[in-house]
Amino acid sequence: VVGGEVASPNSWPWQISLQYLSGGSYHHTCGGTLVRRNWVMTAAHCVDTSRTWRIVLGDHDIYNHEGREQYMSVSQVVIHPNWNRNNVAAGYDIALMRLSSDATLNSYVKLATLPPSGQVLPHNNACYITGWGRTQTGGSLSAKLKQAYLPVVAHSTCSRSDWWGSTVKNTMVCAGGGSLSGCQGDSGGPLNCQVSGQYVVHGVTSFVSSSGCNAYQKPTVFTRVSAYSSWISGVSAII
Ligand SMILES: C[C@H](NC(=O)[C@H](CCCC[NH3+])NC(=O)C(F)(F)F)C(=O)Nc1ccc(C(F)(F)F)cc1
Repeated sequence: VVGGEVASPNSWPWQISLQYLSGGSYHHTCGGTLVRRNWVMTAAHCVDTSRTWRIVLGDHDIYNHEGREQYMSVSQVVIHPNWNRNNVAAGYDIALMRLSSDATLNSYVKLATLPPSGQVLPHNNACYITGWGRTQTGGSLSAKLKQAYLPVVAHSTCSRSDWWGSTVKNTMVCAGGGSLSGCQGDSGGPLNCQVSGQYVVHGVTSFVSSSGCNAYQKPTVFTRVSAYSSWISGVSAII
């Protein structure tokens, strides 16, 4: 997250850290959202390589054990069938990860609220991006969870030729576009939007400009969760 501020600990209790095992220790690579007690939603581009994963719930400082963390292993990775890693612009940058056991829900770990199918938020709707991603283009990860205010940018604006043009699809949400943005390491995490006084996860952090995280008129682009409601329900059905 470029700009914004360190979040109050556990104030986004559905935010998870997706980590992979390398050289005997785990490393943060992406964010994610707890959507069922045993299902986490993330970006397909985070998990389209075969690795040993762990998911950390209730985290704040990813480099220090603070006692509220739950460390979960992953039993299944379900990537959207239409995801093409060579074409992030096509969309479908969404995946679900089944946890080997149920999360314990408490004040530090809660399920996210997802939007109704098809809901598209209006221009300037208040949203926050959260994550442990780089704090500057080419910078390092943030030790502590950050948040930044990224209002929705309507598709009509975001798809202008001097903005993202045809790279952005209607199955995506644009947000920000000024000096605040997501950045590498925020991928897969939530776009938390205020709807009727409640935070609803409307986006999965997907991409930023390759010329810089907070590039001018290149808002952060998210997979639009409400475009994938039936896929999410179908995969994560209680059955
Ligand atoms: C460096 C930058 N990285 C990203 O945007 C990566 C996802 C990359 C997926 C494709 N390998 N995502 C992020 O950094 C995120 F944290 F913002 F989500 C990037 O590659 N951006 C980018 C690449 C291609 C396209 C386009 F679709 F136009 F081909 C748009 C943006």
